[in-house]
Amino acid sequence: MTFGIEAASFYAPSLYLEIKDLAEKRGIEPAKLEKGLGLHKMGLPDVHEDAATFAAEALLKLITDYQINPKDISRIYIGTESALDAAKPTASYAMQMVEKYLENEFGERCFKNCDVVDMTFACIGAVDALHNSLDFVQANPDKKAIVIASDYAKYELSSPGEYTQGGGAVALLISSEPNLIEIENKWGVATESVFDFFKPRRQFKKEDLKESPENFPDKIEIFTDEPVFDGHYSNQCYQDRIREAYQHYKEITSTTKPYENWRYLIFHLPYAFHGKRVFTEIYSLENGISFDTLEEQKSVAKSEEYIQFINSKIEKSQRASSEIGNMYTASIFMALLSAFQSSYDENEDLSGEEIGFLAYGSGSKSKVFAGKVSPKWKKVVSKWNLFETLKNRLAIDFNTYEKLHRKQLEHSVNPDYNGFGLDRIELENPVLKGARYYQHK
Ligand SMILES: CC(=O)CC(=O)SCCNC(=O)CCNC(=O)[C@H](O)C(C)(C)COP(=O)(O)OP(=O)(O)OC[C@H]1O[C@@H](n2cnc3c(N)ncnc32)[C@H](O)[C@@H]1OP(=O)(O)O
Repeated sequence: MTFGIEAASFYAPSLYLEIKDLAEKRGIEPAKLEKGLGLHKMGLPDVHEDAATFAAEALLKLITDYQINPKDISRIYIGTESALDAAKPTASYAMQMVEKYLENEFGERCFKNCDVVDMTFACIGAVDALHNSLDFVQANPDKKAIVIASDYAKYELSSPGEYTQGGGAVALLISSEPNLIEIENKWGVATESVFDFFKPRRQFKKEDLKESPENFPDKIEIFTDEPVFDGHYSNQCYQDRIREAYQHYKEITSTTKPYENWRYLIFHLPYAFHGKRVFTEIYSLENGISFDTLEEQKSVAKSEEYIQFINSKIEKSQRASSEIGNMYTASIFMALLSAFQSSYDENEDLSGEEIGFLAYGSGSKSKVFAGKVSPKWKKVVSKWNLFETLKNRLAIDFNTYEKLHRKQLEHSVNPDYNGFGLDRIELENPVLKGARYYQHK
């Protein structure tokens, strides 16, 4: 019996900013962002969108595109680091939105007996949800699980993270009918606790508060959706963890150079070119190339052989990332969709090919695993139209972007949107203060 991904769907935020507009306003050379990091557009949520609406959109699309009966789903596990509440899971909001939408067709509370939960470990939380769900379907081959990766990658204005923002969701149906890709349940794992990127409950001093400090206690704690991070250190942690997890994968699978057998290498992509930049280390170790400095490592990336390797095994997975930006937990799965969609568009046959995954979550952990493409993959991919769909987003100008970022807009940029949206947040009723209410329009 085989297990893996039976079907997949995605949702990209409805707005975007051209990266060259950001570069111009911030005084950054556009070529650095476009040719250095591979960024073209940055996906941004409208006022009514958040990680819960992204997840609901991807979930609904999965159900309708592949004619899934929601009552057949035993689990919905969401990987996210953009939770809207520290107790009530984002999964419960997304599930409720879809339940309401499907009420006419399936009756009230169609997910009544479904186990829903969030999993958080920065960008790797949805890979953890996949790992867990595969174990679940292996133990219960007649059951199906849904994994959703959903996030909004937001950084402080004018910070070095600003040009690596983005967001969106990918939903995966996990079962014993892996019509897209069978996942080999063997996981190389590497973990180390570090502070490369995190979202602490930040402590503020009274004098830091601009408005009415007398109303606040001496110190307050708040959650922030913008991370504390050290970009170059996070790159190093990413490189170290994937090297360690890859080594572990080799040990547990008794393989010597697994990457050579992989048709595609699918990375967590915080920006489009990250995978190809950091893989130079593993590539060099595997091929007996030694380097002592970062400059020497970079020279590996310029070799004819490495460029050919990138063009054949990584480039197609980068294409969607260039158009959307960082999707945190969803980035690795969007890289997979991008590679599949590109091969589909170019009429390539991937049946039976092996695909390798190199996942990373700050804080920090990496998982390396692999899968085999199903002979039925084209039927699954035929529902996506990934690159066409991305063309239908609405472009916004820089001023609108800054206002959205600062939460200064009261109404949606696109008031005629069609989909799930935040309707209101309860502010008065003391026993419901902060409750979020959504609707579909
Ligand atoms: C957050 C997660 O999602 C989890 C993770 O993966 S952690 C690892 C990634 N970390 C992050 O994404 C954190 C947020 N982002 C950041 O901190 C920063 O944006 C970053 C670290 C990702 C990039 O930092 P930066 O200082 O702006 O860029 P830098 O690392 O110098 O790279 C710029 C590239 O553009 C190239 N470049 C510069 N000017 C150029 C030009 N005019 N033409 C062409 N290329 C140019 C540089 O040569 C360099 O490429 P190479 O190193 O391959 O030669």
